[in-house]
Amino acid sequence: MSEQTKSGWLSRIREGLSRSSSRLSQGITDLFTKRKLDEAALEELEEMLIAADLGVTTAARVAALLAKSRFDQEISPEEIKSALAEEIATVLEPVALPLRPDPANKPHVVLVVGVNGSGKTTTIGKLAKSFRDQGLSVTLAAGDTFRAAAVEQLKVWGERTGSPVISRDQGADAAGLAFDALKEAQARRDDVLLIDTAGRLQNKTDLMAELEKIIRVLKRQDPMVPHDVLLVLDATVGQNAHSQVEIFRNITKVSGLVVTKLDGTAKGGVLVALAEKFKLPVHAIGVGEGIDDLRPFEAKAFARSLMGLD
Ligand SMILES: Nc1nc2c(ncn2[C@@H]2O[C@H](COP(=O)(O)OP(=O)(O)OP(=O)(O)O)[C@@H](O)[C@H]2O)c(=O)[nH]1
Repeated sequence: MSEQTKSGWLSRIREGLSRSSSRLSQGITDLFTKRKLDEAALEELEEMLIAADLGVTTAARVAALLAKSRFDQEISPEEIKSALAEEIATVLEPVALPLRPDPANKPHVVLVVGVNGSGKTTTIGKLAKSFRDQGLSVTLAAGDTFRAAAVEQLKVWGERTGSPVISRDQGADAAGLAFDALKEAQARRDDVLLIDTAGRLQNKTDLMAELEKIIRVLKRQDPMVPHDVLLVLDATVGQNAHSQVEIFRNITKVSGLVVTKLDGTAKGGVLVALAEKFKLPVHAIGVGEGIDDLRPFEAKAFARSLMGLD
């Protein structure tokens, strides 16, 4: 990454996370201005971290680690933020893994799942852009056959990124469509096939049955497919993201996460709680609606941005 791209990337993350970081950062500044790191201060800090959606386990652990080295000493807000950012980065480091299509797979098949409106279609568009920029050929499958608008939206992303879109009429069988898309992408020896799916969580049984069917039908063609199952989570739902991971993990083997809408929420800390609890790779984060607003997930930059640090 060039220096210029890197600084643009960092400022975008920082800007995106500003709603999450401003409250936390201000809270820490208020709490630790001329104050010792005593029992009461630690408790307040822990509560603040829980309120910022970092999760009870992470909050307790980072507070305890801080106490170990600095208990009863006067500590500046900046020092607290740096120390917290370091602890958070340690939690995030093992899960910060980009999605890398295996060149041996022609195509590398990525099934994209998630509840309605979580940002699946947009994420697919942005991923297609990033793969195309890497010189890879990409096919998109409009597996959300329930919503005509979803198909249209995917077609727009197909045009923008120069990726063929396989679609059927509204209401068509999603598994059949996925099967045809796989055959076409195989025949073309494409590098990547991204399959969109519907996400009607209000009817879990249907959702489960449909996803299971898509996977079963794909496996009939190639038992190794899908190579990745990407769960897209909307950060604005906060702690609800945990139950979404659990629901989708019961249906299928989720291989990684993309967390979207981090720009529109004060709940960015939820990503840390998810990392600690599920240890699933976080492939990318969404910090806006634009084509370049899907960013590889970088632990240290995310942790420092969350603390409002440069
Ligand atoms: N601010 C912001 N908006 C986003 C982001 N990702 C997606 N969106 C917006 O969220 C809305 C829903 O995104 P979609 O991609 O349509 O979500 P979906 O999961 O495909 O939804 P369905 O098609 O209803 O299943 C759209 O208006 C997107 O532009 C993000 O990272 N930040």
